[in-house]
Amino acid sequence: MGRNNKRGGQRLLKRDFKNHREDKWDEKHDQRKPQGHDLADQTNAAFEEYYKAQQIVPPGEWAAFMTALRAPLPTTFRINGSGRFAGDFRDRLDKDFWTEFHGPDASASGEQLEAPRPLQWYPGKLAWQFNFSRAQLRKLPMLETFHELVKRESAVGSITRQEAVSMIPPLFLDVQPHHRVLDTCAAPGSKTAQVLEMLHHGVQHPAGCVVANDADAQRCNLLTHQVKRMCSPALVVTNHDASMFPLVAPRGIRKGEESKYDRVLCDVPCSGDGTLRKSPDIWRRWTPHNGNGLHYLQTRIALRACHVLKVGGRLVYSTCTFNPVEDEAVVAHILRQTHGAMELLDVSEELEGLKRLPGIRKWLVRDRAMLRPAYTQEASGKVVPSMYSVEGDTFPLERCMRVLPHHNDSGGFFIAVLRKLKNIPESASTTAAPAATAEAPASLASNVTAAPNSLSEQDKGAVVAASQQAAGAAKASQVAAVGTAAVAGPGTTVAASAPAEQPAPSTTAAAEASTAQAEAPSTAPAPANSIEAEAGPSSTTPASGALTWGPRGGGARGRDGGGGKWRGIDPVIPYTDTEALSSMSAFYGWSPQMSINQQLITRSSADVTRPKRLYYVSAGVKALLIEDEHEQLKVTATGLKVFERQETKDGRTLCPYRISQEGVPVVMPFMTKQVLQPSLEEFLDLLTHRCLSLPPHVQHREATPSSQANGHASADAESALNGAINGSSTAMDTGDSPTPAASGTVRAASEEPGLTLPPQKKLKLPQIHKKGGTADPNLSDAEDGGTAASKPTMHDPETLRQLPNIQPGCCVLTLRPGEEQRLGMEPRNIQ
Ligand SMILES: C[S@@+](CC[C@H](N)C(=O)[O-])C[C@H]1O[C@@H](n2cnc3c(N)ncnc32)[C@H](O)[C@@H]1O
Repeated sequence: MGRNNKRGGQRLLKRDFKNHREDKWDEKHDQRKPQGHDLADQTNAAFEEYYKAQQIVPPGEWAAFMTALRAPLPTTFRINGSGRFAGDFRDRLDKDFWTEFHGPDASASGEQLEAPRPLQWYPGKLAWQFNFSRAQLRKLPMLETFHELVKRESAVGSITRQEAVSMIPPLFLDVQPHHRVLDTCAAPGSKTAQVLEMLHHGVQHPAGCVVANDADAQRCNLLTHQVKRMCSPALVVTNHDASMFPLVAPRGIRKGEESKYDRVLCDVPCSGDGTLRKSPDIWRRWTPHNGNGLHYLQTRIALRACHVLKVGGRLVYSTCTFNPVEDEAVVAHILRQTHGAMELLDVSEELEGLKRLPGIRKWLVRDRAMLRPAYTQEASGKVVPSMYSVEGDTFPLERCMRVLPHHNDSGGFFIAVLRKLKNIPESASTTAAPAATAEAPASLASNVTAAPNSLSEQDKGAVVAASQQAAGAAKASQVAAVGTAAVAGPGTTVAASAPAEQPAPSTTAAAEASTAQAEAPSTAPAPANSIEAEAGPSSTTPASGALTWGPRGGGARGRDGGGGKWRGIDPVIPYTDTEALSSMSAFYGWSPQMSINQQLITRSSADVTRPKRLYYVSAGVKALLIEDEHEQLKVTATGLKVFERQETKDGRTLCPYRISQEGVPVVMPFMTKQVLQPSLEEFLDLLTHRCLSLPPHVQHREATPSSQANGHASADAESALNGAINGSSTAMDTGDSPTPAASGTVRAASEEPGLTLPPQKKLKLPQIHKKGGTADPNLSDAEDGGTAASKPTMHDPETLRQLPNIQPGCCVLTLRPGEEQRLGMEPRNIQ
């Protein structure tokens, strides 16, 4: 990921995120405890009146619905399906913990314990739920072990805490590795992470990419931080108002022929009453006008999403509210406005086991005076015709889905899955705005400013962006109102101010080809583990390889010091220092023609010649950036950090860049040199002690000064161990220093590991690791009283045979074939 930029004064630091991580396993944020609210607060007469009238709850279920809304939400998490140990972890939960929860310890506790259970509808038993109170977690050692395990696995990215219902929309998106996916309202990013996992499923280097967008710049940073654990080079984070999300096109491409997205997730800002179990403060501030105030923004975002979707592509529209004005009304509006170009899909057979209700065809809208079934001239206040159900509409809105809290013991959610059948007629986005629209922005603004301090993080983000939107929309509606003196009747819809999609005559026929054809990937999925085979995404533009891969955005090209549109945004600058690249190619033994040389970027205009960090972008991301010749996209983050600059005081080094830990999986397949396979014991020794001595005859090789920077000395040893073992490999500094204390050593350079050991194997590590002393791995040599010389020495004959081939500077340490099984891991060749 690119660094956050200090310019613009919006830079967020890691510590700022500490208390806002959605997936942080922190008892202080235990969902079971409604924070600052007692149960008496969990009432709202207007809420009950409104939803009883809407009849969204089946007869006889109202009490169960309300009881569930007032009950704490069970904790749910998702196992990273593209992670190496997904199966191990799932099996441990399924077998070991199940047995423990039904064993003598559990019975002896005298507690009624429900074992963690998989969510029935989530494929592959990869999502789980448990429901223990904090008191139980503290009291029962068995639960403490379980809790520690999930905390640890969460910290290293093997699992992600996510509300069960929030996992649903990405599942309906049906993402394939070659897809170009847009997540229009992505922060804080739990669904983006899920979509990225799907993109990487079974493929190390997917040909597609995920563009995660949010209108709120700070929330873009939060998203970047959250999704960083995924270590994906296929992510681009952008900062746009989704209702005006730009399409990219190289010069010479006509409007309507721009590159579009195979999949679009439209998880719009909403009034959020589906999250009442998690955010009980919503009870206090709920009014029907919250939903009314957001409807206009939602329709604009959804319509733009339809425009940027490819013909044949899938769009998922979702909210966490029960409110039909934000749900069915928006879906009906986009079906109406797109004139048959969008089809609402029947997905009732998908996700077996998920209890859901069909969408409704008739609903009521609350204006200032009363609830009304249809728009009339008398409708007072901040309402627009598109909020209402329309007599005579035949849209199959029952294909939408509403998830109620008592049906799956979850939060509430609304999901609609749509497919684009053909290009959207130009007239679709030029429909006149009804006069009533002029009031909508005001409603938004009042809604936005109503109770900012009581909003959850998610709501705040929605509100901030809605506020920005309101300001913009106010202007737009004033303009619209000038030309629309006549009051619009039912069925007239709010115009999307997003740029119109203008199909070019020459391409219309092709674009309107059968859905099946359009859905077929225009680029075959890349075979797993094959970077060279990695093709660009399913782009519709001319061969993007012919276009320029040049600097873009931010402070690049001396643009007002990064001000204006680029304020706070780092540039994306392809790294093309041929001298440095050829010395890296020679050092690590890869061919200069390899794609890695052509997919590196920096994010700093200040230090283009010798950047501190180099980031790798996937072919799909590169293709997107190249196609964006007009630099429409405001890219706040992209790329996976793979190299860090290293140098000695005297400037002599064989290789200017060492490999970062998260870069190992990307770089290693290219390497024919600087890979060391020590014995398992040495591997573990090194990760434990950070620094091993080399035998005297190796030390006395001709000394070449190299990196002394062990920038990762503070990394937690256990994490280092987990991270390294996970990929069976880790990056190391191979110091051959002029200073005696550090000479003849290799140092582990692990940091922020992506994943972890299979859980049950991890517990056995201390037995495998027989060697080494009692040194505290968290202390530096000086602190723990030792020196490199007091560390264990590499002695295995096979290691010693390999060592002379390792140059000072940096190498990748990897397990020997067969050693993985000693750790109980499935063998995997990451090359
Ligand atoms: C419901 S949250 C999205 C949650 C997210 N999809 C996830 O799963 O983590 C809505 C998001 O929309 C953003 N937002 C609000 N207005 C927007 C707009 N006009 N364009 C893009 N994003 C917007 C908010 O900042 C907020 O982060």
